[in-house]
Amino acid sequence: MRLDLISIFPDYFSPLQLSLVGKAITAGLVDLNVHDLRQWTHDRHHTTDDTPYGGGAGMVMKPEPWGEAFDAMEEQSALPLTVVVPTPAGRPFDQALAYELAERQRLVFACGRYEGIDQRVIDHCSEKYELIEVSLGDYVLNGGEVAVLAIVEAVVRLLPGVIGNPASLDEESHAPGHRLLEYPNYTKPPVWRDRAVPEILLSGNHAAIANWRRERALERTRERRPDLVDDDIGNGFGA
Ligand SMILES: Nc1cc(-c2ccc3ccn(Cc4ccccn4)c3c2)[nH]n1
Repeated sequence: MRLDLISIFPDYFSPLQLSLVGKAITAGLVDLNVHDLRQWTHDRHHTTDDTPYGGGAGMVMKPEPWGEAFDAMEEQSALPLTVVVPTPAGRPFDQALAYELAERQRLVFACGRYEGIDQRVIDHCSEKYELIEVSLGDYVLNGGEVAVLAIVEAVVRLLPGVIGNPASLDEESHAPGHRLLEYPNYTKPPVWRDRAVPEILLSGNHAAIANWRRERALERTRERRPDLVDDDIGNGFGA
């Protein structure tokens, strides 16, 4: 998968060279390209924003640099591209969307700042490419970069060859058809600050352990995310 990240703060994406995503890049599973939007400005101050038509607070990102940036995206690779635009007004990002994006050959992330990107850029790109506006959640960030870090991590970990044991993806919270939250996890030592690991986990009885974990997951989901538990089914499994 090719990733193109366009931003006026390209250094935001340095952390993607670390850990799992960094390993995926090194392994050639991901081709990561970070671009500074200012390379497509032509004035002395590399201006990317201007005042909003109709008045109002804040500034809006000018369309011209973005237009030239997307022209360059097309020139750099013939891969069909999907444009992902983080915005508070977008489709809520969830595991289902992460799986959808993981199917694409190339994702181009357009990171806005200020009050957002001139709407004509979204309209223009929507006519030429698949474009998805995505919200990370019901809160407001100062720009799209933090959202892109989260989306890239969630998507890349789903790519074949990235996670050592792909079967573990099937048991995670929010995996397709698996809507229970994670059960609690424990490791050595068996007692820590007078807190012992639940005896069942040391029993070696795998059926009993699986049942205990399912009960803890259901209990936790009912407490924290009742919206994920189908009362008629009761177990949060199944479509
Ligand atoms: N889930 C999300 C996504 C964002 C987000 C994404 C991109 C941009 C580009 C600019 N801003 C600031 C801003 C503030 C106020 C209204 C509009 N935009 C962004 C915020 N915030 N929360």
